[in-house]
Amino acid sequence: MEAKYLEKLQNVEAEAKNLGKLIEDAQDKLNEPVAKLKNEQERLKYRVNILKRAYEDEVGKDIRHMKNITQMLRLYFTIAVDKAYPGLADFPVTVTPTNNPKFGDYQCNVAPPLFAMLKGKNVGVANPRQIAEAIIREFPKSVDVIEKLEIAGPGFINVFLNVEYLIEETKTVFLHGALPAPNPCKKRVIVDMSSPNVAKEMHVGHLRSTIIGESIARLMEYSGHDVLRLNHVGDWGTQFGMLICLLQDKFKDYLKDAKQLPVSDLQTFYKEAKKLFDEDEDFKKRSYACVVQLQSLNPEYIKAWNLICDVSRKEFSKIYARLDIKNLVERGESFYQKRMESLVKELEAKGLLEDDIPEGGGALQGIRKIMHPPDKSLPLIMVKSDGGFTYDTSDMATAKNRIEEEKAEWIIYVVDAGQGTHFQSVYKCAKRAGIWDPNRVRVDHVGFGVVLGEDKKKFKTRSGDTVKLADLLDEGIKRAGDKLREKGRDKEMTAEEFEAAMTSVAYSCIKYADLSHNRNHEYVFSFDKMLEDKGNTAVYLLYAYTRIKSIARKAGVSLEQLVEYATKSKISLSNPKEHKLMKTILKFPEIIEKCGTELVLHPICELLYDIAVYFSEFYDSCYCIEKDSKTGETKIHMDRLVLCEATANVLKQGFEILAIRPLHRM
Ligand SMILES: NC(=[NH2+])NCCC[C@H](N)C(=O)O
Repeated sequence: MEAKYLEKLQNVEAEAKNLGKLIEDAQDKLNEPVAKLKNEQERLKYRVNILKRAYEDEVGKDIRHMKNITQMLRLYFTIAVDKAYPGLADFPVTVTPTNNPKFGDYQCNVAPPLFAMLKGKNVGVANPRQIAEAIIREFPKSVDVIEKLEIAGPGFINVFLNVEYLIEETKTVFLHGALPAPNPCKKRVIVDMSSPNVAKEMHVGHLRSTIIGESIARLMEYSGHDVLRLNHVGDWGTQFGMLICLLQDKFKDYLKDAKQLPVSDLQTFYKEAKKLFDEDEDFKKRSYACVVQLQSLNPEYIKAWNLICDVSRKEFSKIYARLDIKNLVERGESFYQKRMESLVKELEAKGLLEDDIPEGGGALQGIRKIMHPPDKSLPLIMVKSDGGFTYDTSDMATAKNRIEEEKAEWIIYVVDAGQGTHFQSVYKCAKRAGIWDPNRVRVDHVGFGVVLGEDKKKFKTRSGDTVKLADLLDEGIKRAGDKLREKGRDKEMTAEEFEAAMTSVAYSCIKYADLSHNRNHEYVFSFDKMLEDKGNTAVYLLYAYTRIKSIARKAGVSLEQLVEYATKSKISLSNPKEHKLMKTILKFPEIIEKCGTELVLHPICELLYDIAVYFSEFYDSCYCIEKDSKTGETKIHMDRLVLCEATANVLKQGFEILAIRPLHRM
């Protein structure tokens, strides 16, 4: 069944793609009317979507993974609309969760817009309600997820979920964990993340890129994609000229056989070099000469450069280890030197570069080479007047490398929002140069706002310096430790447990505070807020998780016993609080889908928070372990323990995507 759909899907997709090419050729060569072909392509695109959904639905019948309820409903409604009103172009059908239980659990509001479209077309419908009725008539029968459909108001269709279905799915989540559905459209995804600059301190902006980038990468992996994390380190460029120059001045002999740089604090070293560079003409001249040597890959200079990079590399890797960042491949700007040279030649041969005199420069400064995007927006500086390359050049070469050599199908740049126009220019030029075809490679800039201090001003230390990441993490640990001690946790745990709790709390809080805000907004960094144990914070969620995990343990029921029970017995859960909790945990796949399309993470945090809140409502009103006041006997509600464990499984999977490590005790 699955294979059949997949094959059909691939055929139709290939056909649609082919037509796309045909259209382009037709436009180029003959310039004849292409409306007919376009229509046909539209129709095929529509079929692709229907088949994709049908395929996902088929795959959805595999019992082990979680099912996306919105997606299933969307498919059913699409089929119903298609049957009731055949031949419509891909009419968008959306299904949204409802806020008021009176109106069911989900809602499909396709009838009113459909009516507006059909009104003039002589199909004999008097009002949207009639359309809603026709859709319900054609709705696939014997769909186990739904209890009933109801029409409300001017033709809204309300969906009430079937409790038996919810119970079955909850059981699945308990038995197999929150498994993702297989992805028929798996892509090779490159996530450009972290990307600090050598010899400069990694700052909070890089922290955001690291945290958000890691979660985006994990989200993509969970969604079945093949992910390559690339660290586009700023390890090339003119600043190395002055660093090497200073190294030569200070440690000329040492450099010959040095394995390690005799400099531990690169930042101070950088400042010293910068000062000389700005004040000493001779030093400046020699620095430029060093850059030339470095860029022509003179081994002696490459060695010095490597020694400098190593110092930073060590610092960076300590941070990555602390934040649990693995598989991040370092591929800095230097990697592209040769590629920049050949790219510039290629662009020049194609006549895409223009000579330009830098603003206020005059002929003295020489001529640089720029490339204009087709819309004449901000041009890229491809070659500086001294012949060197720029950040723009490296990103053009990077785009080419990722598309042509790495065969990326989706490139995601997790870089501060301020660089948005830069990436737009790069990709407009890449398209102009024939490197990038937007139909084949999806490119996204996942931007993020600046980090503010509690005074709502740019995040700085008291003395006005940029905050060092290592210091920030240290302070997090100290604060988390204080908080746990305040609660007397140090007395209830072994030293190791306490240490684990302290670090997990600190790093989780820092990550969660970042991820739970809409990334596009700036966010205020506040240890006090993030360490609160109430509200939407990591501490609250971590406590919820440990508490849930302790329930079965305290009841003396082992996981094996519970698995055996769930496999053999019919589970019944009839309390509204149980239903609410089940419906919330089963929203996980649709929230994942939303995050994957919009490339945001805060909806996952919101869902986890809802789950924790509804769990505590459930736990307060439904006993899992009950003591009979007369007989003194304890009764264990195994069904509820299954719900508890299913809840924990979803939380755990959510934590995994947020790169948060839950604890067994805290
Ligand atoms: N491909 C890229 N340009 N990635 C982002 C690099 C970020 C840059 N190193 C910075 O600190 O601002």
